[in-house]
This record gives sequence, structure tokens and C-alpha cells, in this order.
Amino acid sequence: MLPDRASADGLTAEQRAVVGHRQGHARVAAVAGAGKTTTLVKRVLHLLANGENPRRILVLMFNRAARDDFRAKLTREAPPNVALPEVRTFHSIGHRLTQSLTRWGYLPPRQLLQADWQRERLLRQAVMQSLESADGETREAALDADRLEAFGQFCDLVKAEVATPAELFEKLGYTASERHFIDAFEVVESLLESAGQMTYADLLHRPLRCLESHADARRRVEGFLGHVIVDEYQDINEAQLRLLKILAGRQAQVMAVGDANQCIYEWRGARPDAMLARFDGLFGNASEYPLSYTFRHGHALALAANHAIRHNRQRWDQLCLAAPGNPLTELQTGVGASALLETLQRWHANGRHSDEACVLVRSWSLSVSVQLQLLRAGVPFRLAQEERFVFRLPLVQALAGYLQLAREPQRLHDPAHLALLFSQPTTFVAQERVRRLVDELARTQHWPARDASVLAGLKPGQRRHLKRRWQLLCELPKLASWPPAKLLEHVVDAIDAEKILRRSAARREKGDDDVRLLDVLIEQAGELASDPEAFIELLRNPVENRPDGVLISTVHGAKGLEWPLVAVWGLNEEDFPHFSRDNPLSPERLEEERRLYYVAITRARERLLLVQDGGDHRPSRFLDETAVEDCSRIDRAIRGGRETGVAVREPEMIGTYLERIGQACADLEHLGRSLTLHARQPEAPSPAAAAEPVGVAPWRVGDRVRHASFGDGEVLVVEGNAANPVIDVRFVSAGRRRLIASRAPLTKLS
Ligand SMILES: Nc1ncnc2c1ncn2[C@@H]1O[C@H](COP(=O)(O)OP(=O)(O)OP(=O)(O)O)[C@@H](O)[C@H]1O
Repeated sequence: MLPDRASADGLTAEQRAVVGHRQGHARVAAVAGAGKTTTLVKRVLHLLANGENPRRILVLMFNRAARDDFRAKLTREAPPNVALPEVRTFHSIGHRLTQSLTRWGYLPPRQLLQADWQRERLLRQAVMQSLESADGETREAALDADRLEAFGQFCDLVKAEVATPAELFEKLGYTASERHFIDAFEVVESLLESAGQMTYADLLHRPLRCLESHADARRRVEGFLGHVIVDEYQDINEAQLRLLKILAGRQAQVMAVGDANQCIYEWRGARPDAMLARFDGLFGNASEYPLSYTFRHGHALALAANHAIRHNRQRWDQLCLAAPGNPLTELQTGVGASALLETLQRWHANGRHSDEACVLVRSWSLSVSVQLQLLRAGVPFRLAQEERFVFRLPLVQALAGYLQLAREPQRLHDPAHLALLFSQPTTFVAQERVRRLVDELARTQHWPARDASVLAGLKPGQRRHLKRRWQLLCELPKLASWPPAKLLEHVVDAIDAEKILRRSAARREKGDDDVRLLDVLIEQAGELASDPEAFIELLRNPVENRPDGVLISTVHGAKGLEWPLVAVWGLNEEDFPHFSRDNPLSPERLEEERRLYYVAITRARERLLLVQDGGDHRPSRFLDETAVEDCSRIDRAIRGGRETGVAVREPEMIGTYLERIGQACADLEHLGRSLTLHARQPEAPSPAAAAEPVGVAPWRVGDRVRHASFGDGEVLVVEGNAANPVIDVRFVSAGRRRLIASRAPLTKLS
């Protein structure tokens, strides 16, 4: 007997409670895969069947895909000829409100900027105006495509958070080189106003500000709704929340559905407390409804997800339970590419297809090693964002170009090749100038005289930068016999690539990502040391998305999706959770990273593989927190294993889990009694768990070290953050080098 699922409508008791909710606001906490759409469709049909006017019901979905899916399901399930309520996204509601407020004379008419080029032109113009009195180099850097994009995001976020640009700037910790964002935002606003234009973010921001400041306008939109149902509530931002409050007015009953544990859009203005304290603050008392059963995966993964998320403080205290009849889910951990490739091979050997599998990464730079490994192994794959193909990344193209130049010195005469190597990493000089200079260099093969016209107008710093780059390029053919990894490290060091990448990145996270990309490439080059040509070939490989291939996606891109096989790649400290010396983990950021991890692992249906790098790259603390061994053993016990006494880390939580599934499934009722759980002695904390956000390496002046490329040396200086210092080392043959201790391939010699 399945008491929880016995009804004719096929709903669980929890789902039925949501459908039949009677009066007042409601908060529905739904775990991943809880069948929210099924439940909300039934809720709408229930309201209609009870005589509610469809025009007084509004369903708000997070994006268009979710809206279309919901509309389709609702139409399918509704009796014929029944009028259905509106299902909309926040933006479409904002659009309609803007039209009404314009018609009523509260807002001046404005045209929506739809094309990317229009938006880019606007941002460019605003940056130029705000930096009118700055020097050419600063302006050039601010107009870099990535930085311009970051400015666009900044403008959107100011509106999403309903903040002032100065407040947002402080709050998000932008660097000093982005200070112009604050003034440039105001310039954007006046340009939009004078041209009678608006952006997508204005679709919510303008009507919200207007309604908040005009009580009479507010009176004209309030009071029409009896029910507002909001899906993915955990990811809505401040502007959406406040608009919802106005739309709901005093009469409408709001049903907020979501999962605070899956709030992963803080960088777009979402806050996990939207679902928690903020909801109470805005709407007051609400009935609480859990949707605790997932229909996606088995007990092992449900237990793993519960273990992982319980380390967060800011969360709903809710267990995720696997519904009876779900597929079994095997959990597996592994190290390096071999673990991933073996799992995929076995998957194929069992007759399963590549397109049932997905590899999830925390950020795109981590996908580079997956791509290279799959290419080497001949496993077809596709990317959720095609421009992320490794060979299409400008930095990768340039690094392959440096290696190529070492082997083909005649490329020093090729202006296009020189232009590529002068552009990545950037030299902070305008492109046309670089173009003129490389044409001359390709022709003369000499650095121009001090008074040459191609150098006119360049600042001393820019000249030094460019000259150093040219000297490196001339040196490379002499180093042709070096293995690629060593050559790449030399290039990275000679042009101070890490520093440039960090300086040129608009957000710290982007800088970290680029630097990580360098590390990944050097690691990969090291693995292919015996075949340097193959490595260059691999980087320049013009592969395309294979529709039948394994999908590679970021965790953000996987929101709401699921696959039979999911591999989470790059489970190492600094990668996932993501942090660096310049971007350390605050307790809030750690919780956000953990929610992202929770979303990643709960995408799997039948098999979850958790992959970490080997070597001295520390495993992610999340691996330890997930307690994979405990979860798999309890899963075996649930499936009828003979275990009676089991030592686990979280006996209380597992006990509650067993009790709950016993209530839902009579076959399992005995479990809570027959399985005795003991608290396992805590193991010595793993280095990852024990470490502070950034790993502690007790480096001392005088330590003797060995570097994978530079050989032996002695530590001369230890500086910076004690947990992750920068050290100066004098190498016997490679001279003095400055290194980030935790990143460099260093071992201490006794
Ligand atoms: N009571 C139930 N019994 C069995 N299966 C169910 C039940 N409710 C939902 N499901 C199944 O769970 C799966 C996910 O359901 P649905 O499409 O409604 O959820 P969703 O909104 O897409 O997912 P999520 O809850 O992750 O947002 C579907 O295959 C659906 O048939």
C-alpha cells in the first residue's frame, strides 16, 4: 500500500494539500523533481472547478520555456472549452504595465532597445562620455568587450535590485578600475531618456518606480486578482518581488512555489531569503506546504543531497525523499579524466546513448580539460554554449599561436599571426595601433626606432609592454625544443599573463576564470608532453557540436533539467567551491556555492559521478560533506541488503529519512526499526574541510623547493595572505620567480 499516493488523481498527499489549499497566502517548498508543474496545473484546475474567474488568476513563470511548458500542460489537462487564466513571465507583465501606464499618462512613451548592437552602442557611448577626461589607455581598457558587457550587467542589476549605482558598486565589490560604472550608469539613463528608449531591465523597473510613487496609478492596477501563483520563487529579484506585492494588492492570495536550496541567481539579484523571511515581511502569515518527494532519482542520491545541503544555515529544514518507484541511482566518485571516460565507456557498453549523459562544470574554464580529454578519447560531445568550444576561445587560440611560432619561426613574418599574439592577453593598446605596429614588425623584423611614427602617442608603459611582447616572440623559435607545458609557463611568466588577465577582467570572477584556463591548459600540455604537435593540433581542432554527443554544461545552464547520467567535473577546492586569493569565500558565498552544488547533483536520475582532479589539487569539501559511502550503504539496506547495524555520520537525519519513507511505503515500514544506526566517529577532517577558505601552506623563507618546470630553488620571500601566500623563489637555473604558492607545481624538499 502506498498511503501517500493512493488517490485516483495520482497525486501524493502533499501535492493534494497544495491543490486544495483553502485561504490566504501559501508557501510551497518543493524539492528538485517534485512535480511542481503537475501540482500547479492541478491547482489551477481546482480553482476553476470551484468557480474562480480565470481572469482573476495569474500564473507567473520564471522564463519563457517554463511558461510555454506550463501553458501546454494546462491546455492538455483542462476540460474542453474552459477559459484558462493567463500564464506569463514577469517581463511580459512588466511590458503590459508599461503600456498601460504610458496610455494613462504616467510614463512618457519609450521604445524598447531590442538589438544587441543598439545596447552595445549605448553602453559604449556612456562609457566614453563618463571617461571623457581619462587617458586613452584607461578608455581603451574600459571599452574592451568583456568589460563593456560587465557594465551592461551592472546597469541591469542596479535596476533588478532597485538600488542606486553607488550602493550596488559597494555591495558587489567591483574593483577600482570599474569606478566609472557609477557615473556611466547615470549617462546611460539620460541617453535613454533623451532618445526615448528603454532596455529590458526597464520593463520591470520603470513601471515599478512609477507605481511606487503614484498612489493613484497603483489604485488602477490593484484589486483585479484573486490568486497569483509564482513558480521558481527562490530566484526572483527585488524588482520582481515588489511588483508582485503591488499586483497582489490586499486581496490576492499569493502562492509562492520554489526551493530556497536551489537559489543560484544571486548575481542576478535573487536572494535565498526571498522564500524565507522576506516573504513573511512582504505578505505576512502564510500556510506552509512541503513537496518533499522527488520523482527523479533514488534514495542514494536523495540522501546525498540531504547530506550536502545540511551544511548551509540559510535554508528550509526539509528532507528530500525519493518517491517509491523512482529509478535506482548509483553514486560514484572518481579521480581525473580516466574516471569519466571509464564511466562513459561502461554506459555505452550497456547500450546507453551519449545524449543521455551530461557533464556539469562550475564554470566554463573548467570545461576546457573535459573538452580536451573527450577530444583525445574520440568521444563526441556538444556544448550548451557553442562559443565555448576550446579552440574558439581567443586566449586559447593565442596560446596555441605562441606554441606554433616556436616551431614555425616564419610566422614572425605573418602580420595576422602577430596580431593574434599581440591581442591575447591584451596589451591595453587600441587595435588599429597594434595592427599598424605588427604590419611594420612583420616587414622589418626589428623594433622601431624611438621616434618612429608607429610608436607616436604611445605612453612609456604601453611601449614597454609592446616591446616586451615582441622580444618574447623573437625568443620563442630558440625554445622550439622545450615541451609545450614548459613553453607555455614561460610565455605566461614572461608577459605577466596572470596579472594582465586579472587586470583586464571586468569582474574578479572572470579574471579568476581566465587564470584558471591558463592552469588547465598547462596541465593538459603536461599530460601530452610526449607529443607536442598533438597538443597544438588539439587546440586548433575545428570540432562542432555533435547532436548525439555528451552534453557539457555549466550548472547554471542545467537549472530545471535532468539526465540519466550526470558527471560533476572539477570537484576541487577553489574550483567548486569557487574562490581565489583575490576572491575569498565569505560564509554567504560558500552557501551559494553549496546551493549550486546541490543543484548540480540533483540533476541525475540513474547515475551520478563526482570527479575531482588528482595530484596536489585538494578535493572539494563538498565531496566529504556528501558522505557518498554512507548514502550508498543505506540505499543498499533499503533495497533489502542484510545490514542491521550501520555506523553513519548522520544517524539522526538518516533515521528521520527512513521513518518518512516507511510512512509513504508500507514495504519499508520495518526499516526504521530493523536498521540500527550508530554515529560514526568523525574522521580526521580532510585537508579541504580543515583548511580555511584558502589553503594554508606553511611556507618559510629558506625552504628548499622543486618546481615542475623551473627545477630546484630556495624561497626568498613569503608575502600576502598567510593562508595563501605569494612567494619569491630563486631557482638555480631559472632565476628569481614570483609565484602564488598554492597554484604553482611546487614540492618542498626536505
Ligand atoms: N504524484 C506523482 N506520481 C508520480 N509521478 C509524478 C507525480 N507528480 C509528478 N510526477 C512526475 O515527475 C516528473 C516531473 O514532474 P513535472 O513535470 O510536473 O515537474 P517539473 O515542474 O517539471 O519538475 P520540478 O519539480 O523539478 O520543477 C514528471 O515525469 C511527472 O510525471
